[in-house]
Amino acid sequence: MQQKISSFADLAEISAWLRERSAKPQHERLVYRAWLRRAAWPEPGAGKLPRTLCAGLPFLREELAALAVSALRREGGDGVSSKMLLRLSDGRTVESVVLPKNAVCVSTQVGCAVGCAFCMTGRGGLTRQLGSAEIVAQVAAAREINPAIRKVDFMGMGEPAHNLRAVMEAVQFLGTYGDFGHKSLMISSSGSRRLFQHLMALPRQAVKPALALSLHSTRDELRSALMPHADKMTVRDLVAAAEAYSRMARTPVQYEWVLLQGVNDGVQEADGLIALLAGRSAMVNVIPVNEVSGLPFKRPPKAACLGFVRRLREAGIVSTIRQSAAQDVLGGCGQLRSRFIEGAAGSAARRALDISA
Ligand SMILES: C[S@@+](CC[C@H](N)C(=O)[O-])C[C@H]1O[C@@H](n2cnc3c(N)ncnc32)[C@H](O)[C@@H]1O
Ligand code: SF4
Repeated sequence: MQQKISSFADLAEISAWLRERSAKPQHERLVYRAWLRRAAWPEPGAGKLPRTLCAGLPFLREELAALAVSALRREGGDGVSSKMLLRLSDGRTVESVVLPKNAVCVSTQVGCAVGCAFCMTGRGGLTRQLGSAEIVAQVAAAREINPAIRKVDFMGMGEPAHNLRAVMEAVQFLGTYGDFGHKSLMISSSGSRRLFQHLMALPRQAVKPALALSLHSTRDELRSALMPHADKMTVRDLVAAAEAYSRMARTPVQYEWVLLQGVNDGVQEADGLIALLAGRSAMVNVIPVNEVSGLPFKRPPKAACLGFVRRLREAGIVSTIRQSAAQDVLGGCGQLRSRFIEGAAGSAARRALDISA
């Protein structure tokens, strides 16, 4: 059962609180835009706001700020990216990464149930879902660091398809109040029938996020071994469903391929991908694995990574090598958190930061 953690973990609870204080849609808009740093917070006693709402605003502001507090921040060596460990109101922690090009990568769950064999986040299973307001709060926190943020990748800890309601609420909210266009909100997923059904049923006027599909192999058996609790759709069905959505949303699908030495970095795998994607509107992001201590996966040498991408490109498939952003500041997804939860300095750090898990 989902743990109840704060009166404002979900956006609907904020909206209810505002309406109880006679807020009209234009007042809600003012508050939400202020939260997302797109407008100034109304001054106490501001003439245009209902008096009860005005009186409650300092409390609301404090509550929203407490949803995701930056407990730790590490700058990347590129001088632009920085990784944040955010403490939620129940003491649990998630990571967000402020990326170059005015983007932020946010988490959707504490932990993850998919259990990918190479992923730090998947190691401990799912701890709990994030509420929609906790997801949006990560964007607000990132805009404290870079007010120019214009793109949100739902690509941090967690599987968006397993927290679909909250993720889609956050997408619609950010599209409505945060000055984010359709294509600048991207969900990264291991894929599931429910996710595709939901995306395909989005009404015409709804914000339609771009989709990144984590593929990692074109062979069903290998993919299930790497992603043991992902939805059991076949690779062909996944790609067909992603393409159908891509046509509807008019954005190409981005396929994610974590490159693992001796596992999925060979010519056979590259050719499988070429055969699968030829003629489609797609791009492939090849991500040399971020090695996780205790896991057997190795990053292929640079020449092998370049060779894999070159082969795709020569076959006409748009492809890039992506390094996990802010990798130099304590690794990829889940690794900053794990250092502080599990590491030798963990208990001291936990005490200092008042972090429970
Ligand atoms: C952390 S996941 C979150 C979104 C979603 N659960 C998914 O898998 O697409 C985002 C991306 O990070 C990749 N990733 C996970 N562990 C990694 C690692 N150790 N090194 C490089 N990329 C990794 C995933 O494969 C995925 O493409
Ligand atoms: S890669 Fe994504 S789906 Fe797999 S365990 Fe990590 S967060 Fe979950």
